[in-house]
Amino acid sequence: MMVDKANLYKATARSSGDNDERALLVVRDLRKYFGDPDRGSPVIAIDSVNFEVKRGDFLTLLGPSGCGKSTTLQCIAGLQHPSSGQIDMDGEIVFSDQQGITVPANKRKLGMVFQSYAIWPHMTVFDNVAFPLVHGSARVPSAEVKRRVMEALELVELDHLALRYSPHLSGGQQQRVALARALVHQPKLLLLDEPLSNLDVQLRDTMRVEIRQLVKQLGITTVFVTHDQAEAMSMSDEIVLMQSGRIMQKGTPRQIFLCPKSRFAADFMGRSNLIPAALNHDGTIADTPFGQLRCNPDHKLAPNSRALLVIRPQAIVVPDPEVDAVSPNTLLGEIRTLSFLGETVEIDLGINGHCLKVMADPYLSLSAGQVIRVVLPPERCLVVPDPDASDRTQAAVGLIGNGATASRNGAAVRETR
Ligand SMILES: Nc1ncnc2c1ncn2[C@@H]1O[C@H](COP(=O)(O)OP(=O)(O)OP(=O)(O)O)[C@@H](O)[C@H]1O
Repeated sequence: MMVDKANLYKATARSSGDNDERALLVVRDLRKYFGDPDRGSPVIAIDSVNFEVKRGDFLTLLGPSGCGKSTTLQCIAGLQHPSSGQIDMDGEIVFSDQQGITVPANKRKLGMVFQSYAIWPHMTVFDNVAFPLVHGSARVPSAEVKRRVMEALELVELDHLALRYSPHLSGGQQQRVALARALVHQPKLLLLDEPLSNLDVQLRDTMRVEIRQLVKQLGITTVFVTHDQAEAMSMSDEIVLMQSGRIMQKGTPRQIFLCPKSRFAADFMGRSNLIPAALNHDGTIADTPFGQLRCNPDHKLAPNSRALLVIRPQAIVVPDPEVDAVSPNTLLGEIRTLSFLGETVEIDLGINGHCLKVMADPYLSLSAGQVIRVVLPPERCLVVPDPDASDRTQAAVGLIGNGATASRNGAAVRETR
């Protein structure tokens, strides 16, 4: 384990700010535009980005390629000059366009690991890790350099390879060198830009756990960038989900996975049934292609509006057929296809000519063609705005209140990923 020496390191790195309740990093209204020579108009890489990271927290910027994650991280690091906004680090403004403040990258007391690791091939492991101390703004005595480099290498369990040249290391070892180099000057903030994406799947899984344990034990506040939702969920205290330069949702992994606030969030974080719906007069019942369904009332959509009901396949309950109890949102459907995946059984359930994706308990005895009951617990039927609502005709989904039932025509039930 990489973490055995962490307490020693933490004791050395501890400072008076450790009990400070304020966020360690505050990003306010951050914008970054790039000139686009082809079009003459600017590329909006990030637009009005706001978030905070509490001391010791692990926050992940998550989103698809091009959504602005790396640009945000580079603005925090001081490697990109934001177009406007403010960044505070440990109570100090490091960037403010209003106040004309830009603290250079090497004065920001942070460590950074890049996707490419960016370690020098002509240097030994020791020299790579020593680089920020030897070439930093403060002069560090050589005995101190040696002590701190070896301490950082012990943290990542590479002290025995200190004299090896970096091309003679495995991918995982190179990644650890980059991590040790980021930690060597005991930063308050660690920035990690897709540091695991060059590793094979198994090593990536191991490193996820080790990195999280290490930074947690060291008490280092961390901002991590990834496009991998599983990575984000397994490592983060908080996730900032981005799309097209904007924040779509912030929250714990549980909040974002279980309570997505948009089709994008539902879609990006995992599989969902996305069911076109028309809300009733108080927003608690939705008319859908599966019939009327009670939904989670905790939404901000107007009564009678069109929406999407989001329900995850694993949120759908397949009750014991022997039990007679009738729950709200009970539907009958025929199993069209069934895949036994070991941990779960994936079912495409045909209902009213539409398909509902269900993940069922693998111990249930189920087979294709069988008609089963499923329950969509109302609190798990989340209501989010339907970005395509204006594209559908009123006839596509019947409206509650006039007694119409949901039309089977046009109202496709979208199941994603
Ligand atoms: N130097 C640049 N000049 C012009 N446009 C840029 C520049 N750097 C980034 N962009 C644009 O800004 C947007 C955000 O890019 P960014 O690299 O931050 O995205 P990302 O979410 O980190 O993507 P990825 O996961 O692919 O690295 C993209 O549209 C990108 O093309």
